[in-house]
Amino acid sequence: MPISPSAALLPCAELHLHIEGTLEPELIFELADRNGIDLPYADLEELRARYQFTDLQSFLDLYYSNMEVLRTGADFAAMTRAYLRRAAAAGVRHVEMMVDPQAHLLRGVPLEECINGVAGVLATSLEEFGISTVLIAAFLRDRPIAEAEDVLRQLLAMDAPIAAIGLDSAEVGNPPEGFVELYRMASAAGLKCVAHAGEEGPAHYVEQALDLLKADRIDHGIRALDDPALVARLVRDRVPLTVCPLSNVRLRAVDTLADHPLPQMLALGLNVSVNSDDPAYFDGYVDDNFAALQRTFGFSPDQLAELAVNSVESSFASGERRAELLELIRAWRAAQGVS
Ligand code: HPA
Ligand SMILES: [Zn+2]
Repeated sequence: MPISPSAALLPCAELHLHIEGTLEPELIFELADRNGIDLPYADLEELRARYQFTDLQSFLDLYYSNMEVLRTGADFAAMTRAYLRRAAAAGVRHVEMMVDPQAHLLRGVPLEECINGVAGVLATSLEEFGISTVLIAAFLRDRPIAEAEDVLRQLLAMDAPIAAIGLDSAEVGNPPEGFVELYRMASAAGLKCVAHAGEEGPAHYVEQALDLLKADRIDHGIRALDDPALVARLVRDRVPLTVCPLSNVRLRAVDTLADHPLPQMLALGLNVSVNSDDPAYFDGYVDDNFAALQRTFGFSPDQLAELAVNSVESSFASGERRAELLELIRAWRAAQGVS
């Protein structure tokens, strides 16, 4: 059944989004120019030619290299505004955005430039773009554990407007178990906890993130399918898994979208949502992810709405905002002719 054009505007929450992964090539050149930075690429075409990835690390190398152009609060603000404009056109009505403050601090960019640059734009995003927001400070699992703890202390001391912490970067060989104290500190400070687990790493990293870090949500989690007992637990506890289909294809966690386990995950009763991860690098914002899923699997409007409802119910939005978002999805379903 062909999907109607309005399906592209399925209202949803985006729960797995790295703001630095929204840095489009054009903006990379603009910010490099503004900051007098010599890029190792002659032009856009040469940069775009680098967007061929073999695994997570091959992407991370380019991601960290490109973020060199972010120097001032104004740069972070420009990136955030560009994402929100595009996300609004994709149907996103609530976003829980990760930022990597540790990566910027390591480059000599003060935490204030990064955090205030992003948060200054988020403060008015509901009025400006119709998108409510939550900011998540993510920590780099392939850096020393004490460094992450020090950055969290600094964020807490400056009363940074973050609602949660996350764990990202190179997963294999960097299990959640090292970060127990970081998560304990965050939880004691009243922050929510999410963690990447089971993107490239094994199912037991997902278990560790739940048991040791007390994660409220798992970013990716697709490798959990290797362990039926873990799947049963995730279903029973309705643990949210923020799945990123186009990211998984581009980073070769799956061979092709047709091989992606999302339909199986839905059939198993897992609480999955659809997210873009690093949309500037993976050819797709949330609407592109939904459209690709619809094309590949022929998802019905009912299934698409279920994914959107999961995203809202798995969010850290207030009860009032969730009710508004669920009402938008209900109206979308009605417009699709689904009761
Ligand atoms: O897709 C990702 N995975 C892990 N770490 C990341 N940091 C930015 N994007 C990613
Ligand atoms: Zn991610």
